[in-house]
Amino acid sequence: MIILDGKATSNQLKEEIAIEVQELCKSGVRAPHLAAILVGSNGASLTYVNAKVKACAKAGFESTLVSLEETISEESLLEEINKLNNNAEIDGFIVQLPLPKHIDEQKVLLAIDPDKDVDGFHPMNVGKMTLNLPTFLPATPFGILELLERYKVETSGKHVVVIGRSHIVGSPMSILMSQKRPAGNATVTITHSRTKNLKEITLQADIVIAALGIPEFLTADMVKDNVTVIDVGITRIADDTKKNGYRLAGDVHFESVAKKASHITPVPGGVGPMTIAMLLKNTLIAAKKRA
Ligand SMILES: Nc1nc(=O)c2c([nH]1)NC[C@@H]1CN(c3ccc(C(=O)N[C@@H](CCC(=O)O)C(=O)O)cc3)C=[N+]21
Repeated sequence: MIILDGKATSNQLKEEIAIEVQELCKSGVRAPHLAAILVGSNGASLTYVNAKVKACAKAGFESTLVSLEETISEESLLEEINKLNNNAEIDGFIVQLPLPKHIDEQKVLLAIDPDKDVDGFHPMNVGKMTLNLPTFLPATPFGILELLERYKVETSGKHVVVIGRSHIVGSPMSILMSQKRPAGNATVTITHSRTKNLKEITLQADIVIAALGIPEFLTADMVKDNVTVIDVGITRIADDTKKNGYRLAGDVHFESVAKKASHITPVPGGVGPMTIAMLLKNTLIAAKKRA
């Protein structure tokens, strides 16, 4: 069984990106600059945004964190987005999701300049992705493709079963892996909360991508021998024995599934760090395009 080490792979990626940044700077182009808008600071989102800021420093990027009150109006948030759209210093930015309930996510995503949308969430970029045109690929699916490629996991002609249909992971993942591309050319089945006989389907999978957000949902009895398992889930579970008061659980029951798998991603240290590295990669692409 091979563990797909997202931590090590993302560090390698960041080093590769840092070298490109040095070369850009030598040729007189300023360092890429990523901004993140955080509305409120509930639980995990602050951790993730801070991880992004730290990763920027590591790769030689500039970063800006725009921290806004939980109670900010939709109108004021749209103004902040417009400022970043018009700020020539900023190559790309993200609006950390989820947003408070009083804010319309679709309106917010539509307001982002597609050329600065390094999350790839703007409908224009989703459309381009769907047509396999050059664009910013959403960071989590992009990171999974990169992991599969770097570990030489065969995907062509394989049966991929995606569990979950979110706009951020499940849906783009299933589209990308069915396309003619590296880590693509797969036969993809997308499943979700209304799927009947899920286990019958996952038992046929060569590759399972668990992205439904239910801790330890995928168990050993649901997969065949030598399956490749990608665990996108990351749920905080209260744990008094930990100094921060919680542990992280994926959507996969790692201990049992790992015994059957040929390849598997851990949580933490799997898909999460890859997401951040690919966000940097998208920002580098944006910076190069601007320069
Ligand atoms: N606009 C937007 N873009 C995002 O890319 C985005 C978002 N909103 N909202 C939330 C999700 C989640 N996400 C993660 C990033 C890094 C880790 C990560 O580094 N995880 C570490 C552990 C971190 C910890 O200790 O909690 C790991 O898996 O090893 C996890 C999750 C990005 N997201």
